[in-house]
Amino acid sequence: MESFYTIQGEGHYSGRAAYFIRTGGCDVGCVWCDVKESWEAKDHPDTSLETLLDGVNSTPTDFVVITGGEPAMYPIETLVSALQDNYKEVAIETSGCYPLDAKVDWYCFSPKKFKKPVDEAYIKANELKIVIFNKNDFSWAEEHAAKVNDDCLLYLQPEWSKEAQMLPLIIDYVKDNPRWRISLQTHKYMNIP
Ligand SMILES: C[S@@+](CC[C@H](N)C(=O)[O-])C[C@H]1O[C@@H](n2cnc3c(N)ncnc32)[C@H](O)[C@@H]1O
Ligand SMILES: Nc1nc2[nH]cc(C(=O)O)c2c(=O)[nH]1
Ligand code: SF4
Ligand SMILES: [Mg+2]
Repeated sequence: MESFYTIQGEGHYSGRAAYFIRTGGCDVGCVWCDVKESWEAKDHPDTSLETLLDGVNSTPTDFVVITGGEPAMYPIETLVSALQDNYKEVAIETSGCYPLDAKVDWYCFSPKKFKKPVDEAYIKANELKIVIFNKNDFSWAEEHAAKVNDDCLLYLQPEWSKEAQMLPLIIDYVKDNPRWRISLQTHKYMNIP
């Protein structure tokens, strides 16, 4: 769908310069999705591997984030291997609803109520990032945290339109449950992509 050079805004690598590759197509249907224009794959023409590699290699970063849409809907092994052959560390942002065919360096798993994740997402997750839309989402977050590996990092991220209401609850929750950390969508504060 698009590729751009920016700063990773969310989660563990927040603040790190990153080249983003966003795939078109997603069938998860999150009501609050902040990139709904990605949903229809056919709205987004293909981009060649060569064009993507040229884009990445025109920047000085060693870090690429593959997101979407839902990037795990597609075979991305060729892309991921090519990036790694070019000495890039590759992270994925995924709902975990599809098995992933590639070996990424960082798997950020953000499960959704709208579609059940596959079991392998819990095994692969380096980072579990739960979007908090209402107060029931804390217990829902714990259900997922119980299923990931012990070394998986746990993040609570306020849904953007509910941030004013949810952030105070998230702050209290993290103070009471310090295994969790806060993730904010910092790129939205910085007005960058
Ligand atoms: C747009 S999604 C694309 C990748 C993948 N489909 C997924 O959901 O993980 C990228 C990240 O943005 C988060 N996100 C999407 N809309 C959001 C919103 N309105 N507020 C906060 N986070 C949001 C998702 O949970 C996910 O962690
Ligand atoms: N700067 C920036 N950081 C991000 N982290 C995750 C994003 C995503 O849409 O997957 C995202 C994004 O869209 N922009
Ligand atoms: S899974 Fe990701 S891209 Fe798909 S609707 Fe949900 S937030 Fe949007
Ligand atoms: Mg985004």
